[in-house]
Amino acid sequence: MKLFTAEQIYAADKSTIAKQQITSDALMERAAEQIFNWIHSRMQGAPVKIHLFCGIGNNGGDGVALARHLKEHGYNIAVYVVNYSKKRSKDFLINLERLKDRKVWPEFLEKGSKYPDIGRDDIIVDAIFGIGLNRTPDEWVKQLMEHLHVSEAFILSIDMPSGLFMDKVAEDSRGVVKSNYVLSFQVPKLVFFLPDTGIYVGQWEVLDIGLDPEYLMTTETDYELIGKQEVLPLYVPRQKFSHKGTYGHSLIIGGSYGKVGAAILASKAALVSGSGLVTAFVPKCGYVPFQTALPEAMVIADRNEAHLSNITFEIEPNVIGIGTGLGTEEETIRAFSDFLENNKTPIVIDADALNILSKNKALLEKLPKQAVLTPHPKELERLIGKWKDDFDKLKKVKSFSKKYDCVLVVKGAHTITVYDEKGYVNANGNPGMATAGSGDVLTGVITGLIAQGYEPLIASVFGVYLHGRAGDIAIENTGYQSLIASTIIDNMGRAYIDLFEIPEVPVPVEEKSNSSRSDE
Ligand SMILES: NC(=O)C1=CN([C@@H]2O[C@H](COP(=O)(O)OP(=O)(O)OC[C@H]3O[C@@H](n4cnc5c(N)ncnc54)[C@H](O)[C@@H]3O)[C@@H](O)[C@H]2O)[C@@H](O)CC1
Ligand SMILES: [K+]
Repeated sequence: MKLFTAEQIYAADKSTIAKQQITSDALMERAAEQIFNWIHSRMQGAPVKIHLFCGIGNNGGDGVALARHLKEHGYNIAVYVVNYSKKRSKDFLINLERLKDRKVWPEFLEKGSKYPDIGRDDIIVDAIFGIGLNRTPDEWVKQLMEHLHVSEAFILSIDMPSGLFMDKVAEDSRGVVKSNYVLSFQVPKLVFFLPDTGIYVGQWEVLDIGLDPEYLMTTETDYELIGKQEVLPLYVPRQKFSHKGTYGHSLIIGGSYGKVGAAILASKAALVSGSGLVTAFVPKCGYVPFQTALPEAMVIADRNEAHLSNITFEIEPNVIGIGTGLGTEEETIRAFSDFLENNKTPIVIDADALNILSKNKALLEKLPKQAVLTPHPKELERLIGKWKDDFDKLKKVKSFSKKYDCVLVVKGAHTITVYDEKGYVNANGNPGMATAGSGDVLTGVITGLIAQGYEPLIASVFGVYLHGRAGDIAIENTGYQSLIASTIIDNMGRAYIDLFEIPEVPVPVEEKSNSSRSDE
């Protein structure tokens, strides 16, 4: 799913109005009806108090239009206009008049107003600001937001949490609504997925308001959200008349005394992602444990006992995954530099290999084309330097990727893969995956996919998805706390199978009993 900028959403809006020959007011009405239907199907007329806080722009207009629908269906509402500016939008005013026609008189809140009492079991509709926010809200609006939070009532935000910018991080967290649920029009927004701004978004859902499909289809975006729909076309089925050689040979280089497990995890992950053959290159101390833990892998031992000292081998792998458990001994650094000097094979670089690159930036020039780098936040900082906020980080990542022609897999709650000026934001995964060895597994999965012939960028995007999906399936049995990296590997098969599973449509009770009778 594409992640559009505010400017693009406004353009989609315009294009919709022109092509579908509707007014902007009609589009707002569509939006309000969608939200109303969402609320009504869940609340079924329950008499819970709903407080609607509406700004004076189109986000506020959505809120006021929603208030009218709620009123018409007998809901218990209170409407407040957050009067932060005199520049009221046309459609806001149209809807304000319609509301007054229904004898609903909103309370106007301004600087110095007393804020309304809100019970913790009430519901707040947050329609103060949408995608049009262009400066920090006034102090009194921030205080109002704090008042909403203190109430502990459930906050439902329209389009986005008020106070969240589309393209930067708010300076003052008091000026952003912490939303329990966001109903986003047509598309989700990039800020829902970034660590600095995603914290304001509890859950989110997209409501289709019928924006011009042609505009949405043909407009290129800088970011894309990756889910099952996006990865399914990437999948390459296995052929009947194939053999293990068809699916490539991965070489995993890593491990050191006490950290051989990392290389084992990466190798096993490469196997379960489908690599035909996997060889591991480890220090001598890793030889026996490797052969015991993973009989499917072949092992080459370095001459050194505890760490790698000379990375040379006779085999010709299709791809090399390097860095997991590698350590940063002087001898290993030298071996890694020598190896890079001569290597032309596609490569996936993780962990200590990234740390070595950070300390010896000249080595970056030696990387083969489209090398995949998989840093976690600390490794990324060592690689690209400190950043001001998530947007600054993404800018730096893009220019780094361009400079060294590498694919950067920026790991996090929503891992973002960056290449060629574009970011692919992974939608799945869970906090249980923040566990030792999870990154080693990802390295192995991406390596294993490249072995099978996937391009490095595709392998990264697909690999991150499969890894996240395996983690999501795994927690059904383990919960967050008890998920370990090996269990992610164990669920890779189910992640693949799940690609082709169609979500079950709930069968109405009556039909169920009929069908069971006919079975008898
Ligand atoms: N294209 C779409 O998807 C549609 C958008 N609609 C709604 O329209 C919203 C965007 O509306 P607007 O462009 O009117 O913008 P907002 O309603 O987000 O903001 C209102 C206006 O306040 C001003 N403003 C910004 N920051 C301020 C601040 N800190 N203090 C005081 N004033 C400030 C700006 O001039 C802005 O236009 C969307 O988020 C959505 O809710 C819907 O009506 C339906 C269609
Ligand atoms: K809002």
